[in-house]
Amino acid sequence: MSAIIIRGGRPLSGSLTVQGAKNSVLPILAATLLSGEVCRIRHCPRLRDVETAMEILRHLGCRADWQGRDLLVDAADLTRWDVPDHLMSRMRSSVVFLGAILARCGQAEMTYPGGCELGARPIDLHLAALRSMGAAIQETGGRLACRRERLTGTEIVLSLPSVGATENAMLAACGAEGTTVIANAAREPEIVDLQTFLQKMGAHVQGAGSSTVVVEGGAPLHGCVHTVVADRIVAATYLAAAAGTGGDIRLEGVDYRHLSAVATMLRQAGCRLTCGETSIRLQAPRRLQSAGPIRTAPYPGFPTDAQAVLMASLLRSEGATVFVENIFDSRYRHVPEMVRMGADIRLEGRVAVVCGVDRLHGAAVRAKELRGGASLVLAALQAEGETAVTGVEHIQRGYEDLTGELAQLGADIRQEER
Ligand SMILES: CC(=O)N[C@H]1[C@@H](OP(=O)(O)OP(=O)(O)OC[C@H]2O[C@@H](n3ccc(=O)[nH]c3=O)[C@H](O)[C@@H]2O)O[C@H](CO)[C@@H](O)[C@@H]1O
Ligand SMILES: C=C(OP(=O)(O)O)C(=O)O
Repeated sequence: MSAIIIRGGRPLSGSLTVQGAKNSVLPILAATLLSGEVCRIRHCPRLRDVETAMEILRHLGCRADWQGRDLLVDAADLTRWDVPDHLMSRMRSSVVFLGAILARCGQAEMTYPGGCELGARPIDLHLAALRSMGAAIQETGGRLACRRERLTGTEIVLSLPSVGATENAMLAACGAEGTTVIANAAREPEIVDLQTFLQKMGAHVQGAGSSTVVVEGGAPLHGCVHTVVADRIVAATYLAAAAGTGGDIRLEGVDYRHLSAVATMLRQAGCRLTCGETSIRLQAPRRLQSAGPIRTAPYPGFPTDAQAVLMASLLRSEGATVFVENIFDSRYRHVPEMVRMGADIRLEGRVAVVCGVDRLHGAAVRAKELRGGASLVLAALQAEGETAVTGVEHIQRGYEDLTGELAQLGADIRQEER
């Protein structure tokens, strides 16, 4: 079993280049199935979820190989259209292979996806979108069997702007005849990155970043070279880490516009942020003040994926900060662990109130999901004494090297096998 061991109390300082975005690269890897040629994915983060996506691609008959920091995918010879259960259950993004496999093969078989346990995570909108394009989908005993006579472009109105459903609809629509209009589409930067990738393959896709995405299906798709956008949630994690420790750090390779909602809260908490074209510097006071309320919302609102790390940064602030989690039913699983470290957090349904304390202390705590896990590491950076965070495999789903990069910023942190 791995554990991250942290001795808190050091303000972070220095600079880092931010890894490529997990939530961009995973749908992009699914999209490589749409062409029979080689795609080169640059700035591809080396993550557990990326390894899972590579296993899915190989299972389907593709070649997927690292070449330094690049990932090369050759989807010329697909031999299968199913995804085995053990790969589906490892991550949420396995479900975006559905639209891509269906578009390429005309059929697909898989089980329901896994991913972070954040409460119910239905895929009804994904399935409704594909059905409205003509896919026949049978659901039996947790297994999905999909066929299409022919996918046909149509108008899809999402009842909420689901990131995954938007991606699945975009991928399937590339293989459909005619025009698909996705209304109330998610507007996240990762949707824009997927559109850019599809355009480079020759697809006719427009509108990503707005609420309406339009895909003219049927264009012949070819290989391409694409650099994955920087991970705004990883960037938010390091900004929050520096904020909570009274640090001064600079992040390179990020687009500050993707971090506006997070930056607003950090400024309210007393941090100074200086944004360049592709960099952000954060200078934190010795002690933060309260901010918010912090209400999670679809982009460009405050990201649910940054809720836990911002909470960690405010545990020792002056005053109280209210968090309202509006996206997922169960995204406060880090709270009891933070309380073990001396945090004062009152929880009532979707609302968490963080009352700043003077000090936190080290404890043995367990990561139960990805961002909550990272938030425990951030709390530990501010705690007196030693903290051991287990459940490291959750953190590794989304952070290439959280321990190494925090050490690079001056933290007393190491990973141990126990
Ligand atoms: C791999 C990936 O990109 N993951 C991100 C993606 O997850 P994911 O794509 O799963 O998130 P969605 O945007 O789909 O989910 C948002 C909300 O819609 C609900 N919903 C979604 C689909 C559906 O068919 N029916 C339904 O009811 C969900 O339960 C949730 O309450 O966006 C989330 C919200 O920004 C982020 O936290 C995740 O990090
Ligand atoms: C919730 C997340 O991931 P996933 O949707 O892959 O579970 C996340 O990236 O914070």
